[in-house]
Amino acid sequence: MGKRVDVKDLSVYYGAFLAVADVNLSIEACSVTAFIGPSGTGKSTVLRTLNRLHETTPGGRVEGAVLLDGDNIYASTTDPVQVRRTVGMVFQRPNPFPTMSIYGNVAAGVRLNNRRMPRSELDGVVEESLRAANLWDEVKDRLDRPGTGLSGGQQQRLSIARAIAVEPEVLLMDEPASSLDPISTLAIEDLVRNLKQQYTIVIVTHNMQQAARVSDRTAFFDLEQVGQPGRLVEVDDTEKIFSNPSHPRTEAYVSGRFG
Ligand SMILES: Nc1ncnc2c1ncn2[C@@H]1O[C@H](COP(=O)(O)OP(=O)(O)OP(=O)(O)O)[C@@H](O)[C@H]1O
Repeated sequence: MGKRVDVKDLSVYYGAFLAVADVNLSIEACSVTAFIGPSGTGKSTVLRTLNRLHETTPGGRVEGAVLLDGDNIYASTTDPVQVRRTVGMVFQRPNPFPTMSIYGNVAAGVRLNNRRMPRSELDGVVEESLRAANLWDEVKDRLDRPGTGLSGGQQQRLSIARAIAVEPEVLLMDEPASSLDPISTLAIEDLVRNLKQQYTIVIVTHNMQQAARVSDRTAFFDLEQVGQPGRLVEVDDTEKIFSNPSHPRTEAYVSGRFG
């Protein structure tokens, strides 16, 4: 079941460069939050701090805390590998493992977690994950075919199936539909709306209609000026951000006047 996420006084660095400063943000369990804002304002960087992926970039480090149902994922006792299991991620480009079948791709996450399970149980997990990703009916007769043989939109749903096969509590999505055609994009958006019944979802998107369609809350990131760190300008109900935001910069951005 989805967990709530609280980001407290988070600043994110690449070496000496402060990329994003002082983010405070609360995300309810089983909701969808969209990160929007101009390029280079730190949306992806902040997203990657929510599962400790940022620190895998050389020089990547954070100050502050990220709490999952109250537990700080940056506590010295916390295992980052366990965090990444609990907080799954789907990337901009679909990334099926090239040598693996459709079945193998979904099972890979489970196997990578060293979870040994009988084949019949694994079959069940694969089917359930593909169903949850809205892909089962399209692939059930060719599970042993390569994942790379699917269309882009199907491959992205396969990536989502792989992410949810390990039963994460939070799902991070970094522009998951930006490489897809409009029909596949709508399929992903439908899926996001369904998945929030079970997962807490954070999605970075450049597409404001998409943010408006899928998210409950929207967080707007911006820079005061070039060379300054990115900041979270405001976060609110998506409807309010798009109809009556509090900050003039948000207003200018959502009405298409810059960015
Ligand atoms: N690997 C890296 N090393 C150094 N600086 C980086 C690295 N990745 C990103 N940055 C810098 O961090 C800042 C935030 O980048 P980030 O990619 O998070 O922005 P974004 O809002 O997601 O942008 P976009 O919308 O273009 O994807 C930018 O100044 C960027 O140049």
